[in-house]
Amino acid sequence: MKFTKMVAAGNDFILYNGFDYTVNNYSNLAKKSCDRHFGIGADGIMVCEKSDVADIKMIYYNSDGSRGEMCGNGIRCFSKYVYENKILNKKSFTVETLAGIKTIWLETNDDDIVKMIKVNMGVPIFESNMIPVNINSDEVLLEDIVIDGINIMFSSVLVGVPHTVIFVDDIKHVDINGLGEKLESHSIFPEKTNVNFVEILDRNNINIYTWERGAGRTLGCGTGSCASVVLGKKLGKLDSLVNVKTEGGQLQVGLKDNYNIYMKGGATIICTGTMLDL
Ligand SMILES: N[C@H](CCC[C@H](N)C(=O)O)C(=O)O
Repeated sequence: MKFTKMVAAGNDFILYNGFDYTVNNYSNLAKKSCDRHFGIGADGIMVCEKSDVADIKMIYYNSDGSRGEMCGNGIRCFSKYVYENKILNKKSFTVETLAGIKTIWLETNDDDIVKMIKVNMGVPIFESNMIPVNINSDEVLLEDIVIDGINIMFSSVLVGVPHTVIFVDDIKHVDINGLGEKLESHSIFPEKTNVNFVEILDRNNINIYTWERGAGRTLGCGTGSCASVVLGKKLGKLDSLVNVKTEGGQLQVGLKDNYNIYMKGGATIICTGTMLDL
């Protein structure tokens, strides 16, 4: 199977063209191709397929073989991929995901190379039973949880996929892997959760460190960036337009009325090749 490997804000993905191949088992394809020793290596895979309700459908699977309803860095790579491979021939289109239909706008240079991708990510869901989080309050804002004897204050929101955000003063004092792994699978999160540790630099700039549901430690997360800005704004810590610095890059998140989320950033093609022995 021919593949394209891409990266956006440090999140790396393998893209397959579902118009050329029929994928029988996405989960196995994801596990096998994302393996960093016995595969190509990536945080997740995406397959483009025909949609009945939008211009195209995006299927996303995490590196552990679990399905993700949506992927923010992924959908920017996906949009560049379908445009530059001439699968779609327009610069604004809609993408069907398991988390609803997302609208895309592409900015290209004189050579028709996609330089910037803007995505309307839709509105976040704050209700605890919808995220879902097993907790005795309607929303999950600055709640306490004890992990390994340490008291942690967390907030959660659904931005296509469940996200938990922990605002920290200095990431150097945080055990990202240890806490990330324990929080991801904590019984309070019945569908598990992605975990974002966020340093606020000022009202328009944050640093984010990510532990992803289904992929572990990653160098960035698009939906996580959106979740962090949404919760930062809701808690009065951030303005409506924020530059997000991930460990692998950067992107911009803007909120319009009622937390309607717009995400803007780049995406890069690393290589193309052929995956054998599937
Ligand atoms: N890296 C992705 C999130 C993938 C979703 C996945 N980790 C899940 O919750 O299933 C992003 O940029 O938004």
